[in-house]
Amino acid sequence: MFDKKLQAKIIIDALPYFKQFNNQVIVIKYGGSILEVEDVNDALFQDIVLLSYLGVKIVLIHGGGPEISRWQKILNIETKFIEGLRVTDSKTMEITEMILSGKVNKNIVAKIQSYGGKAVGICGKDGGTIVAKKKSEQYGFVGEIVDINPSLLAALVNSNYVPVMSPIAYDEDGSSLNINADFVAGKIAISLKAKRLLYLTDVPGILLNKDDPSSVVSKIKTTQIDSLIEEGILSRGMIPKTLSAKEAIESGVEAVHIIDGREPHSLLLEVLTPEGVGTMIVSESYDK
Ligand SMILES: Nc1ncnc2c1ncn2[C@@H]1O[C@H](COP(=O)(O)OP(=O)(O)O)[C@@H](O)[C@H]1O
Ligand SMILES: CC(=O)N[C@@H](CCC(=O)OP(=O)(O)O)C(=O)O
Repeated sequence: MFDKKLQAKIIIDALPYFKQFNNQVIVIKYGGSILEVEDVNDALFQDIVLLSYLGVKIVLIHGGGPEISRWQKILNIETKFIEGLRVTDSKTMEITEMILSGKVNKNIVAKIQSYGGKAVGICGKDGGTIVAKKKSEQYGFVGEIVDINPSLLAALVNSNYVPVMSPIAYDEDGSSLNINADFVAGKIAISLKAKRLLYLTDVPGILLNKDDPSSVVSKIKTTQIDSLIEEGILSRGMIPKTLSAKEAIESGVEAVHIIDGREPHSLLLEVLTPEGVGTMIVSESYDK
């Protein structure tokens, strides 16, 4: 854990580097895998408040997959995934919406506000932010993003609020849809022309060997992602993150970071230091 003096020194040393983020949008995807890490989350929310005070426009997209699975178990509903997406029947959709847009979303809003920030909890339905359709019948109520309308998010960040968004949308019939939060974060980053997209998860970054945390790669290019997936180095939850990262960078986001949300102040270190702490994904031509 950092002491306050060290934290202040890091911030002062980093200010020239940090200036590039002033008034820019940073989209943070907060993974369900780190929802229960109490002490660390406190540091994370302090960092979010600090960055928003410093003039960074933070948008937080959250998941909550493990909490949905926990409730499926309590209610005797089978947990089934196809290619990393939760098969969502009507009962599962009902609890998914209650958990993500209710419990998880409002807890995050309260945390940010308890550290002096201003947050607003919404889901993809609000302001028509996510336009979605059903992916296909075999997935049930799983949504595919058709379009993003960023006007509500833009209005919130421009009024110095931190929007906190759950990945729930609806289709043209008004049925609720469950969307993987990694995909939502990528599309939102593109629509807001975010400078950076950060995935906070339960590993130190992209690992070459999943059993060895020291095998973290500090920088990879978007052109390497497809072969890393084909070779099986990137699997399960890392696939939607890296595919969304690739799409975001190809659509103008400068860089995407995958960092350890369990490490105190990993967010601040990633934004304040050129060397960063996790994996930075950049385009082939990126040379900073
Ligand atoms: N090459 C890799 N490096 C690191 N993690 C990987 C890799 N391939 C697959 N993973 C898995 O991705 C997981 C993170 O994704 P996920 O479980 O969806 O978390 P979150 O809820 O934070 O989105 C890790 O816990 C790890 O099991
Ligand atoms: C369709 C689909 O799979 N939706 C996800 C939504 C939550 C999510 O993305 O949570 P994580 O960030 O914890 O993975 C789910 O039901 O688990």
